[in-house]
Amino acid sequence: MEKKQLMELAKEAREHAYVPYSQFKVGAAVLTKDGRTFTGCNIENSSYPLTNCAERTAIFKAVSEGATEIEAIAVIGNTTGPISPCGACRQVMIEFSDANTPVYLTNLQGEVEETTVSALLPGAFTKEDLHGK
Ligand SMILES: O=c1ccn([C@H]2C[C@H](O)[C@@H](CO)O2)c(=O)[nH]1
Ligand SMILES: [Zn+2]
Repeated sequence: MEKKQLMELAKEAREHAYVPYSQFKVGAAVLTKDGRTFTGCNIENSSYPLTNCAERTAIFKAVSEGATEIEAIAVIGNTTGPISPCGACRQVMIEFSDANTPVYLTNLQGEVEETTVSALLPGAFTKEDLHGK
């Protein structure tokens, strides 16, 4: 699975976005270490804060199907530059990734920013911080 293919899956998933409030469609695709792919879109709600972002939809689909180790993530939106995931999604990405897991951020113009999960959320709180629990 290439970077380009993962971004294409994210683009297709974007078409399923349920966005009656923002009209801002986002798509995501996750490649997991077992070779499977999972896609997601943003899903809004009339109770606005209940909205689920595309990234978390894709990750939660993977985890709920038994795939908890992410190999790569792609995200796409109709943004000026490459899309920037929200803080909640960055934290959820870290839970199921390695520090160097690649994240491909893109937009409809085809601009791509290739980054990593740890670069997106430096100093994140992780399960390693749960000592003394
Ligand atoms: O990376 C992002 C940024 C925003 N959104 C969604 C949340 C909401 O439905 C809409 C506007 O913020 O876009 C995502 O799904 N992913
Ligand atoms: Zn988010």
